[in-house]
Order: sequence, then C-alpha cells, then structure tokens
Amino acid sequence: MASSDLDEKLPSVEFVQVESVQALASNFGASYYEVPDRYIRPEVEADTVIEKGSFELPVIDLAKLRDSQFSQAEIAKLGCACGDWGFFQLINHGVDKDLLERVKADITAFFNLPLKQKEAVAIANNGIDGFGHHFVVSNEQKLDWADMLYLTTQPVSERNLLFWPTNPPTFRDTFDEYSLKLNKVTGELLVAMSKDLGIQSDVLFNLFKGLPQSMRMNYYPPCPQPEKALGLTAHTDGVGLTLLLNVNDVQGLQIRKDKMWFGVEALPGAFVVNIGNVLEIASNGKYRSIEHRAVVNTTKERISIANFQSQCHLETVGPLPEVVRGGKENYKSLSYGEYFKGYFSAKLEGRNYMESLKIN
Ligand SMILES: O=C(O)CCC(=O)C(=O)O
Ligand SMILES: [Fe+2]
Repeated sequence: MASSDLDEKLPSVEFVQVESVQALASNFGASYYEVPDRYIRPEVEADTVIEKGSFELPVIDLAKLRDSQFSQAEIAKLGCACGDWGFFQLINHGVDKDLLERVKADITAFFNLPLKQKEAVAIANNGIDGFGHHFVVSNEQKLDWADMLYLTTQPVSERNLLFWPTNPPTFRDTFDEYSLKLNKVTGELLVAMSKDLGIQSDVLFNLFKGLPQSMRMNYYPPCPQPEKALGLTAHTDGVGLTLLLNVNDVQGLQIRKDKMWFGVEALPGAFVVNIGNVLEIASNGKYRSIEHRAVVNTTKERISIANFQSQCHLETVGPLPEVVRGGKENYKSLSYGEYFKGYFSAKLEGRNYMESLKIN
C-alpha cells in the first residue's frame, strides 16, 4: 500500500498466498471431476436456497430520488430496503452504458490474460492491492473458487499504480473514470439515507469524507463440483456501502434472510447495492449489513466488480450520536484501524465479527 499518514493508522494483516483458481480450473479434464479438499464446503449442499425469480429484491430509482415530485416516496422505499433486506437494485443511476461496457470489456480482457501477465500486478506481502487471493490468513482455512484483483481507487492520492494493470492499455483510464462516477452515485445515496434516518442531510456524507473507495474484481471459473464449493465465502462487507456490477450476465450472488439463501438476479444495467458493516453500526442497527456469498456453476465463468465505499479512515466506527439521540448505543465504538484489524482476522466468516461488536 502507498505509505502515507493514513496508512500508518491502518494495521497490516499477513495473508497466505495460494495458487490461481483459474489456473487450477484449467487443469480439469473430462476424466477428473473432484475439486481439492480445501475448496469443499459441506454447508453449501445443506442450505435452503430460494431461487431467483421467486421473490423480489427492492428496486430503487436514483432518478426518482433526485426528483422533488417523487423523492419523498423513494427515500421511504430506500429506508425500508436498507432496514429489511440491506440490499437493493439501483436503476437509473446515471452511469452511462458506454462506460459500463468499457469497464466490463477491460476487466474481462485482464482476467483472460495468461497467468504470468496477470502476475505483473500480483499482491505483495502484507498488502491488499493487486491480483491473487485476499483474506486467507491460515493454511487450514477453506478456500474460495475465485481469483481477484483488488485496487484502492479513491482518493487518488491513495492509489498504488504498481498494482493497476497496464494491459489492456485502456484499463487505468476506464477505472479512473468509473471510480469517479461511483463516488458521485454514492454521495447521492448517502444524502438520501441521511434524510431517511431523520438526520441532517450531510451527516453521512461527512462521515464518508473524501469518499474513500476500493474495488474488488472477482473472477469465478467454472467449477466441476459447484454444489460442494463456494465462489466467495458467506461474509458481510466491512465497508459502508457496496455497489456491485455483474459483468457478464452470469448470476451467482446469494443473500441471507430469515436463515435462507436468496439467489439474486441482477437487472441488466443496474447496480446491486448493499449496506456494509460500518453503515449498520453508524445507523445504530437501523440499516442491516446482510450476509451474502457467491456460488459457482459447471459451465460458465462469472465476473463481478464490487465497489466498496468506506467511511473516512480517521473517523471512529460507531453509532452516530445524531441517530442515537441520547438513546442506547447498540454497538461498541472503535477506531477504524482497530475495527479493520478485527474484520480481517475474523476471516470474513459470516456475521460473527459484527455480532461481537454488538452491545446487548
Ligand atoms: O460476486 C458477487 O456476486 C459478490 C461479491 C462480493 O460480495 C464481494 O466482493 O464482497
Ligand atoms: Fe461482499
């Protein structure tokens, strides 16, 4: 990571290096169908899954949030979505189609490069940015059926270009443009959420001062035993808000509600947005950071881009006084550094870490 005052306040966590799943998957011939033991997740077969299409994830229209005629009703809908599902699809977000197509083309081209070329931006020891595997903290830990590229994207001063691909040549410009556009969308959502929470409209925006942002680009190769493996472990997002782009129209996201898993069918051109941990905590539990995971399939590769919007790293992680208004705080308050050290050490396991921060 770039060295700066900000980084000195963030702990470094040592991740264990593991081989590329894309390379591993390419070894599977017609006669060999078993994924290695470290990828086997017995829980997947046992879980109840509600298939996409048989329920409706809330859909929020950003154009309506902007329009004084509709904004009040749409803000109320947004508030319900954040409190009930912790997830919604965002349409009419204003990020134009052409840019989304370039984002999709560039990340697909990157993942299609030979492994050696992708390793030009491999994560370095103790770092988070780069291509490879993140969040693996022990040799015993179960592994996800995915490779990923992680980049710190905002503020620009925090970028470490060593990890930004130069192949395809358009990658850096495309992601620079994309990250700026997503900050704009996030800013608008934060204002609408503040209104829903009944606090001054700039309170959340100020908590997210500078709109720190990173992106995790996930590549899930086809898997010979999809019912036994997971593309991404059940987790909650550590950040404030996540805007997920489904890159190649292959679905795989599942979210947990009422002890069941719901398969999400991302609407074409929409972002699937979810509340992250720090926003659940800031809202004192009014909004919910929901467990989600990615499943894989036998025949199709899947690519997604999760855009993580974080609160300012210098601000405390804790319930906002404006929300608590002298009532009971439902979560502990801690520095951003302490909070993230705990998050990474918990190996992304479901909601365990969030539960440990709750005050009963
Ligand atoms: O790929 C997906 O659908 C989920 C990605 C995700 O949850 C993440 O990157 O945090
Ligand atoms: Fe996530």
